[in-house]
Amino acid sequence: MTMLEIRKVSVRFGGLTAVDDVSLAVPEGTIMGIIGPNGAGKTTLFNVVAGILRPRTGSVLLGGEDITRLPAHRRARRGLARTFQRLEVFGTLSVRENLLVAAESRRRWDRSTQPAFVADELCAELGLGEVAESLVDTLPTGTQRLVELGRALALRPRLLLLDEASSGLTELETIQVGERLQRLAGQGLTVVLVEHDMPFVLSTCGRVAMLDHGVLVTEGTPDEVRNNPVVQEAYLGRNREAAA
Ligand SMILES: Nc1ncnc2c1ncn2[C@@H]1O[C@H](COP(=O)(O)OP(=O)(O)OP(=O)(O)O)[C@@H](O)[C@H]1O
Repeated sequence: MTMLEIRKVSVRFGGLTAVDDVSLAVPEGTIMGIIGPNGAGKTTLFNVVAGILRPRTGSVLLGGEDITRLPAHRRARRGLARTFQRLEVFGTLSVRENLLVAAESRRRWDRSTQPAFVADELCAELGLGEVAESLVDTLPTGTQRLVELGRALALRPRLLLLDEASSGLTELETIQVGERLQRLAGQGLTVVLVEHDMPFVLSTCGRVAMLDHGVLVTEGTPDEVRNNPVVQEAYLGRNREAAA
């Protein structure tokens, strides 16, 4: 089943076409990475899916339902959760309290949610048990990222959108986040992530899409994308220039 379908989406800012007629289908249980050089349109496309931006044309379907006109906050109850490039956590609350608050918000539309149970389960699942009672502000960035991930997961989403999930993480933490995402995808969660960290994308994602100047240049398995000459030029070519 296709969990997320982006159909012929275009976004313009004045005279600039930031996203140009992009179509993309993400099957359930897939981790899809969106890559591309600076200004390629990744964040813009992400914001269209998250409900922050209305596309000029095209539509977004979640689990087959058209959500193009739903505001961001109404998408959560349809099963969409997101994280932010800048951490969105409550620093003066404990890890467990952060997860409780998020689970409480799910209770607003799903009365069967048991926040305490959800918080404890996520602490265990994300390896946060030992710091459950610590204030989030006192924890390293990597742990705070896991808390943010936990807050998104507390909504029990079908689709998780991650904006630069590996930003600020050590190499080991990045690997651990990648493994956790793969485990969640194995349980059926669909993930779309926007990332600059190519090794993370290539090792974590089942599918990768590359944008350049708002256009979808290619979409395929990490191997297909890694071997695509356009991708190599965009990344390796520019690195070569930078190194020269
Ligand atoms: N609110 C806005 N108003 C005007 N132009 C915008 C706006 N947001 C983005 N743009 C422009 O749209 C284009 C795509 O930007 P976007 O942020 O989506 O790219 P990106 O691939 O996420 O880049 P980066 O990797 O640098 O985050 C860029 O040329 C950007 O300057």
